[in-house]
Amino acid sequence: MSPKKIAVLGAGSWGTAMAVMMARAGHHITLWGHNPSHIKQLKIDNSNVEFLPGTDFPSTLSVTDQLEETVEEHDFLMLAVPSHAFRQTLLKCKPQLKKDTIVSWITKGFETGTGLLAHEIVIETLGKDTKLALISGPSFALEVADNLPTAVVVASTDIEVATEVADIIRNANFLTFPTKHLASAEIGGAMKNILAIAAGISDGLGYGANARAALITLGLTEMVQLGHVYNCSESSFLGLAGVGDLVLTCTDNQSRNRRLGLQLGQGKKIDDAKQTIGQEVEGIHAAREVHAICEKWSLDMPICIQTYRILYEGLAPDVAVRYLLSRAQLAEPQLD
Ligand SMILES: NC(=O)C1=CN([C@@H]2O[C@H](COP(=O)(O)OP(=O)(O)OC[C@H]3O[C@@H](n4cnc5c(N)ncnc54)[C@H](O)[C@@H]3O)[C@@H](O)[C@H]2O)C=CC1
Ligand SMILES: O=C(CO)COP(=O)(O)O
Repeated sequence: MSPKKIAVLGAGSWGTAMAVMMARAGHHITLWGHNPSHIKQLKIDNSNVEFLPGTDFPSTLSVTDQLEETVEEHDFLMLAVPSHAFRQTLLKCKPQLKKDTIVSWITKGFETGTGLLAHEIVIETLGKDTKLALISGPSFALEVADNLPTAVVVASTDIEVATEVADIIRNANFLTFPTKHLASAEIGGAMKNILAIAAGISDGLGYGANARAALITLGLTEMVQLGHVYNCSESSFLGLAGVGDLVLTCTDNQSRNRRLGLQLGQGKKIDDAKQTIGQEVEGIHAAREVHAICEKWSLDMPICIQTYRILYEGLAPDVAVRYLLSRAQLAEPQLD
C-alpha cells in the first residue's frame, strides 16, 4: 500500500498510539489535539511521555493544534476524540471537509444525552453520502504503540469503504478485517466499557475467576439484546469488536474501565477513582445512555442496570452483586 496522508483528530493515548503506528508504517500523519499546551509538550518531548512511555514519534508524524488547515489538507480523517466531543469535532471539521473525504473514527461510546451511535451522528451532521468507517476491536493503546500484534475490524455499511480503509492501515503487526456489521461493532465497543466496570467491581469485591467468567458470558447476552434494537444479528457480536474487546477489557488491568470498577469494588468513591485514573472512562457515560435505552425499549439488562445504579444512584456494589446472584437463580439468559 502506497503511503497516505492521514489526519488523526484527538491527541489522547489512543489517537497518539494509532498515529505513531501508522507513521511507522510509512504514512504521513498529522496528529491534531485541541489543547495547545499539550501539543506544545508533545512537540518538545517528541513523544507522549505521560501515557505512552518510551514511544518516540517517527519523522513522518507531525503534531498540531490547527484544525481548519489539518482538515483542509487531508482526505482521510480518523477521529480519536472521546464520545462527548465527537459531534462538536465533526461540526468543526464540516466547513473544510471535501466531498470524498473518508471520515473514520476509533471512538467507543454512545452520544451523551441522545444515545446515538457514532455513525448516526456522522450521517446527521455530514450527510448520508459520507464515506465513513469505524475501526474497533481489542486494542490497548500502549500495546499498539509498543508494536505488539493487534487485530481489529474496520466496519462500514459500504464494504468497499471498509476494505479501502482496512487495506490502508493494515501492516504486519496490525491486522484489519473489513466488515459491514457497523452497528454491532459500535454497540460492542460501547457496551464492553460498562461490562468492564462490572467485571472490575466483582474483582474489587474479591469475587473470583468464576464470577468474572459468568459476568463476561451474561454480559455478552446483554450486548446481543441491545443489538436487537438495532436489528443486529447475534453472530455479529462474536467477533473482535464484540466478544474480543469484551474479554480484553474485562480481564486486563490496562483497561481504565476495569480499573475504575476495581476501585469501586474496593470501596473507593467514584470521583476519587476517576481522579486516580486521570483519563477518559467511557463506560461511565455509556451506562447512563444504556440505562435510558433500556427504559425506552423495556429491556431487561441487569448487569448494565446494576452498574448504572452503582455509578449514579450510590447503590453499594455488594448489594448489586447479591441482587444479580438472586436473579441468576431464575434461568440462564439465552442468546435467542
Ligand atoms: N486508550 C485505548 O487503549 C483505547 C481507547 N479507545 C477510545 O478512544 C477514545 C479516546 O480515548 P483515549 O485517547 O484513550 O482517552 P485519553 O483520556 O487518553 O485522551 C482523551 C483526549 O481527548 C481530548 N479531548 C477532550 N475533550 C476534547 C474535545 N472537546 N475536543 C478534542 N479533544 C478533546 C483530551 O484532551 C485528551 O487528549 C475513547 O472513546 C476510548 O474509548 C478505543 C480503543 C483503545
Ligand atoms: O477499548 C479499549 C481497548 O480495546 C480500551 O479500554 P479502556 O477504555 O477500558 O482502557
